[in-house]
Amino acid sequence: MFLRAGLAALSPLLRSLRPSPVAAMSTGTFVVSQPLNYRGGARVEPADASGRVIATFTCSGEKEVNLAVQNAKAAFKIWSQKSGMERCRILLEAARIIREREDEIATMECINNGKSIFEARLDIDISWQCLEYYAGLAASMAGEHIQLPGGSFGYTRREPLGVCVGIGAWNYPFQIASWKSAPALACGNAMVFKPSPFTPVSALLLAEIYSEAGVPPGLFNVVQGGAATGQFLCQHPDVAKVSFTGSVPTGMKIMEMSAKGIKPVTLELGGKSPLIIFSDCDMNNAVKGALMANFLTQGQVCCNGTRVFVQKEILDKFTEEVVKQTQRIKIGDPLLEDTRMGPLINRPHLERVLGFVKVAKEQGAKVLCGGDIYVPEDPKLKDGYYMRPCVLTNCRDDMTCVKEEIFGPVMSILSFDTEAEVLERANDTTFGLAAGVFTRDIQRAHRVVAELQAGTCFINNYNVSPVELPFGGYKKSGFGRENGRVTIEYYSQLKTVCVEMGDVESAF
Ligand SMILES: NC(=O)C1=CN([C@@H]2O[C@H](COP(=O)(O)OP(=O)(O)OC[C@H]3O[C@@H](n4cnc5c(N)ncnc54)[C@H](O)[C@@H]3O)[C@@H](O)[C@H]2O)C=CC1
Ligand SMILES: NCCCC(=O)O
Repeated sequence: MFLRAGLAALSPLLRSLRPSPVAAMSTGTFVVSQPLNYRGGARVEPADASGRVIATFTCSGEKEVNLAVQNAKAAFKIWSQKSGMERCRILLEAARIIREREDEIATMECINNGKSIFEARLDIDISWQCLEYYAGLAASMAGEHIQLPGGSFGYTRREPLGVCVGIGAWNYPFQIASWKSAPALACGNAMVFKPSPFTPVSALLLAEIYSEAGVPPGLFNVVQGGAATGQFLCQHPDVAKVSFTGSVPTGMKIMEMSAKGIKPVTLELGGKSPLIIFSDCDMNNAVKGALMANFLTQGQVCCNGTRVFVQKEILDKFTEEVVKQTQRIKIGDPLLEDTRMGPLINRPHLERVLGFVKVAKEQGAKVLCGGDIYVPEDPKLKDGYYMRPCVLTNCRDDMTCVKEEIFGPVMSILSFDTEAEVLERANDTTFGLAAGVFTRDIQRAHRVVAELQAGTCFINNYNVSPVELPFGGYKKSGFGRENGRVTIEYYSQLKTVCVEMGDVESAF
């Protein structure tokens, strides 16, 4: 059934997966015959159900969530006592295994999500790099020593939080699980992770890899399910922190639930980011940057620069080149090496994205290319959720396609005259995840990014994700950060110890 090139070499784990609906998106399939929850260091069937069965797995109910948290608590006791160096070695081993099994994991991710195998490999690279990076930081988590009068002193200890919950979106399933678990585990926490029900399988591989690398059973658990399962996790009294990636409305609910338990949250939410192309840019790079900013993972990327502001003098030339290169993007079976755009995540989402294109046209935008359904030649893919990447011009700031997050391969081109004007328009949004600027004028580049209201800014590139750099949003795009040294602060707490070396001077 799944004897495509590349799939024959899969591990027994991957071969053990039963066909799931995602098979419609690529020519690959997997067979799910083993449970998709991971608790206490092993695959398990959920102890109960939340009442809704999606495809071939059961959504975990309250009992299952309780068991996962219980397992995580037990593992936390062991893991939090380990030294940073001990945690470092285990995380490095996990990173090594991911690297060794990159092709197998990428293939699974490609079938899981529909992104091209080319991109899936990049995701897996970023994932093992994330584990390596936090392995390196695990041993240097430290506090401060503060001298006080009379020989007394104080010191701070950076301590783990306990059981952390990770809730993921479907666009970067393995990478999101890695970005959340690597810093959490490096700091000495345990984690219960819930993947999106649309992409349930690859987080399991991460769980098994952590076990193989030597984490205590129960340190990283996976519970499958949708909103109900996520709510049980957020409301659980023994959960110390929630890190969420997903939409703004769900982020608001997560924050409300966490507020009731006074739990810190990290929210990585949506965006409608501006990409500003000045007339003095390197045109080649700016065009490549615009494609990177819009068409990775079929445009389903939170930080995409979908509002492309182009300075008037170069508008025609830039647009012509962008359209030419967009039309060359190879769409089709994501498992093929030369494919660069696979299907969208599911039919309702495809219809939603096409709906945005329709409204854009009604509101006066001009479709320069794409924006319609694509039917691949391979008959096995004729029911896939493919569309042609779309470039829109004649856009105005008040159009729906320019204001709302589409989360699909739709680029809106807008023109501008001056720096002051474009800055005002770029910041005129409730989102603030990312922004980009292309210019050869280095002073202008820094001046502009200093004014942009966005958590992640790119100068002369877009959508690169070095794990050393913090990633996260301003405004309604969320708060807290993933990656970079600072994320240690979001997965740990500071204890202050005050040491008296003299006698107590009592007020009484
Ligand atoms: N900033 C970022 O890093 C990213 C943001 N996104 C945003 O997410 C959206 C698409 O992702 P979706 O998976 O559709 O988002 P979503 O918000 O519907 O779901 C995300 C996760 O939350 C869970 N969930 C849903 N309702 C919940 C509830 N009431 N309590 C607890 N958990 C709940 C889902 O099962 C899933 O695992 C995009 O529109 C984009 O705005 C997506 C990826 C990355
Ligand atoms: N590689 C960037 C991932 C951003 C996102 O989660 O959408």
